[in-house]
Amino acid sequence: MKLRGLYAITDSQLLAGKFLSYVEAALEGGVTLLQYRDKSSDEARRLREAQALRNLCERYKTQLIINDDAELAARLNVGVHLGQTDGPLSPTRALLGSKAIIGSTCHAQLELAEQAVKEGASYVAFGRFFNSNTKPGAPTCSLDLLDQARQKLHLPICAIGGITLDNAAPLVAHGVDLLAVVHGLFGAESTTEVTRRARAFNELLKI
Ligand SMILES: Cc1ncc(COP(=O)(O)OP(=O)(O)O)c(N)n1
Ligand SMILES: Cc1nc(C(=O)O)sc1CCOP(=O)(O)O
Ligand SMILES: [Mg+2]
Repeated sequence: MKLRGLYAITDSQLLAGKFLSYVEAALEGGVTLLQYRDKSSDEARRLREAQALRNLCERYKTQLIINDDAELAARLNVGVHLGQTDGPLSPTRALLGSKAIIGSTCHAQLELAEQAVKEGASYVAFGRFFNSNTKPGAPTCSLDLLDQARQKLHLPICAIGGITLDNAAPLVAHGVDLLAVVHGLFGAESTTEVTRRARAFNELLKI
């Protein structure tokens, strides 16, 4: 399966009171990967919401990815995204199996990406590229780094951080396969607008 397209990421605050309707609107417009990102420690709610997302993703034939939590991903038989402090990649690959999608945060460091490839990552994520409402303090990354990564790496490259329909085109021109977006997708005023944005992101990637 080719990992290319819109990578929608949920945000519990932004989606409060409209969680499933907004996610479904995005899926309606086309989502290659959907990440469940919830930084709370409310395990019961996290399990409930992740299960609901898995059901939705099954209906829309979208791949669900759990942020941070390999145990929850294993429980639901879905993929996981790991940051540099979220646990080692190799044991997670062993836990989830060879077919699972596992992503790795590499900030602006090619060496981290090369290490992630060695340890079995399915895609590597670089960022942040622009000012981010969701994570303003994340380290920044340049388009030059993307050029180097595209030359050296032979797996899908994901870009994240402040991506909108107005600024995403250069990322695609510099070799990005997956556009990971929170606010630029779910910050919309209506479900109709979420669907329109999802379609437009995919159009940029021409899938
Ligand atoms: C696709 C994607 N890329 C990067 C991140 C950031 O991961 P991390 O550095 O672990 O930070 P948190 O999201 O856990 O706060 C991501 N989640 N998804
Ligand atoms: C979760 C996350 N990680 C980042 C990184 O650079 O590693 S930026 C980010 C936030 C992405 O949300 P938005 O699209 O609203 O900027
Ligand atoms: Mg993390």
